Amino acid sequence: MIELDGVAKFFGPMAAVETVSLEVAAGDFCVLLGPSGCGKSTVLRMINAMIAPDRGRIAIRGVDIATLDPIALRRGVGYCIQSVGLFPHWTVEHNIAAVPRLLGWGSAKIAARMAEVVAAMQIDEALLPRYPRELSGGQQQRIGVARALAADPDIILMDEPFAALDPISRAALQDEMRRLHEASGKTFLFVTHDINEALRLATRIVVMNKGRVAQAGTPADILMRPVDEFVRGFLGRDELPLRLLDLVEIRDRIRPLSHRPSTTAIGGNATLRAALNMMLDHHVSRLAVADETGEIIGEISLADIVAGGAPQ
Ligand SMILES: Nc1ncnc2c1ncn2[C@@H]1O[C@H](COP(=O)(O)OP(=O)(O)OP(=O)(O)O)[C@@H](O)[C@H]1O
Repeated sequence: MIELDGVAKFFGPMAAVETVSLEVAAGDFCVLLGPSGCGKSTVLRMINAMIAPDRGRIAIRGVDIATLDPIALRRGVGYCIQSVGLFPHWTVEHNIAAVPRLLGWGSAKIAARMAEVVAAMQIDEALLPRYPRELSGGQQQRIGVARALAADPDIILMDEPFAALDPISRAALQDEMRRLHEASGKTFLFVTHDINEALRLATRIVVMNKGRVAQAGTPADILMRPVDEFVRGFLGRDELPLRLLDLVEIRDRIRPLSHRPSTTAIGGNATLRAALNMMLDHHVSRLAVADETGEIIGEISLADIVAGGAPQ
């Protein structure tokens, strides 16, 4: 869906991006992860044709973007950044509808799409007639994401969109993004320097260092087989085993109930890390596992977690 082949970008003599090649498949949630200044935003801005690469080729849906009209390209790609960039003199509703209006959609189509996006992003309708300055930072972020989604693009680029949020709003928006990705099958390319955010969202992670790709793969690949000291260090060397537990749901490790079922239960869709935490809290080494209706469907033991922590 998105391909970069030997892409480089220099600002003066300094390479912000040096020979980056990567491929984002349709339907991926690809996260560009790396420390500040490693070139993540520059990659995203080049894909959105806001700046041109000095070397290499970028293709979207197989078409070299150098051959496309940048404005037409940007209208087909949702883009959302940390500082949001809502138009201050437009109402929330007008902001969300900006791209559909530019595309010349009729008012009935815009209204129908508005209702969908507002519902998907769980935006309170009372906010629609307000102006951006009348919203909290978290509300503005939701509107920024809604605006990026409004024209129903099949590619969505997001540059640290939740960086300025408190942890609770941030987690809520991450959940929203996951749901949206799973429900829509759209292709996401998301920039962050937060490893937990990357693990929560990504189907594929590209770790960058100093303008280059240090490693690309699934979250499990990268956690289990970091290619070098930089990647291992960036992922948090000491926390690697616990991060692996975050990737596996209890239902993947469930076993039939034993003769002495535990009275403490946890949902099957919780992670192995959550199971471990609950065992430590309750001073038990086994938990009953419940399905969505609360019915007990099996159990999990501490040994199951320790022995089989890594995803298969
Ligand atoms: N317009 C510009 N002019 C000059 N230098 C720039 C410009 N844009 C980026 N750079 C430099 O290029 C390098 C990469 O910047 P970039 O914003 O892509 O990094 P990043 O990984 O997204 O960082 P952060 O996480 O801090 O946003 C940095 O050293 C930055 O200072």
